[in-house]
Amino acid sequence: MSVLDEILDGVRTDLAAREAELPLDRLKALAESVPTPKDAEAALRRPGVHVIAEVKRASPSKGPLASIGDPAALARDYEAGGAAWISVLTEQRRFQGSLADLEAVHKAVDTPLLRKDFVVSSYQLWEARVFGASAILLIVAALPQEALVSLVERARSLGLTPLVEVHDEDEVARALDAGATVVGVNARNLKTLEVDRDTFARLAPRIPADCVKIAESGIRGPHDLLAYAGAGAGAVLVGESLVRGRNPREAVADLVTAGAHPALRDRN
Ligand SMILES: O=C(O)c1ccccc1NCC(=O)[C@H](O)[C@H](O)COP(=O)(O)O
Repeated sequence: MSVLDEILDGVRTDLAAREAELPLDRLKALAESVPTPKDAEAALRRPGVHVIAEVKRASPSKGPLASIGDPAALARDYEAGGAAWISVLTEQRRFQGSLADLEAVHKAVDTPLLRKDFVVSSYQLWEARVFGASAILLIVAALPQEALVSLVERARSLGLTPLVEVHDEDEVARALDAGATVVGVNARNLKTLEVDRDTFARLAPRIPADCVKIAESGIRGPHDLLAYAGAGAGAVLVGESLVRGRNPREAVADLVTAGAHPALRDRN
């Protein structure tokens, strides 16, 4: 069984428990009192190459990464550094994330939030809405095509921007068939956990210019952002190097400065 399949098994078990505790109709009722999500896609369509900074406590590839006592304080640092989105991992078993983290970050910042999880059901979209996300990750490798199409549509109908993640040529084709306009190319193979930073340059030409192209995983600093920018990235998604670094606000600011270089701002 691959790592991704193991994660998905746990996600489905935990999801069933949450649905039993809070049925969908009651979750939907909670969404009525929550403000409309921000236009997360528009935030990535401004000139320059943007930074999505991730609240990431642990990962299957590295185990515990950082002791994040106060995710809201970390998010405030990311916002002060100029992050365009903040990604909050909510998967519990392998990433030590939670919806409580998402809620805490939502109360602390105005920046659009990505709920980073393994979404297999529209119930998780409603949760994302209720806990303050404006965008949601949909991983092509984790979803049959019919489910992917339906979750893209359902996310949009809830005002959430779907970030559709791919790792190979077939997945790019599936993402585009599903109507994705924000496409993330993950350098990490979720089945083997290997990181190949050449993946973005290989796949980006297959993604139309009118899509937002996001390079995900393995970004160590501004030099990686600039390399991805040269291959056509409109944003980068960064986790480990920020949570393990000494000063997350400065680390984000350094990336944001690189992404705001006039040569990158003027090309849009
Ligand atoms: O990070 C992992 O080990 C991982 C394993 C299996 C599925 C997903 C995984 N990560 C999710 C991500 O996509 C990353 O958190 C994100 O791109 C940031 O990556 P990094 O900057 O390398 O922490």
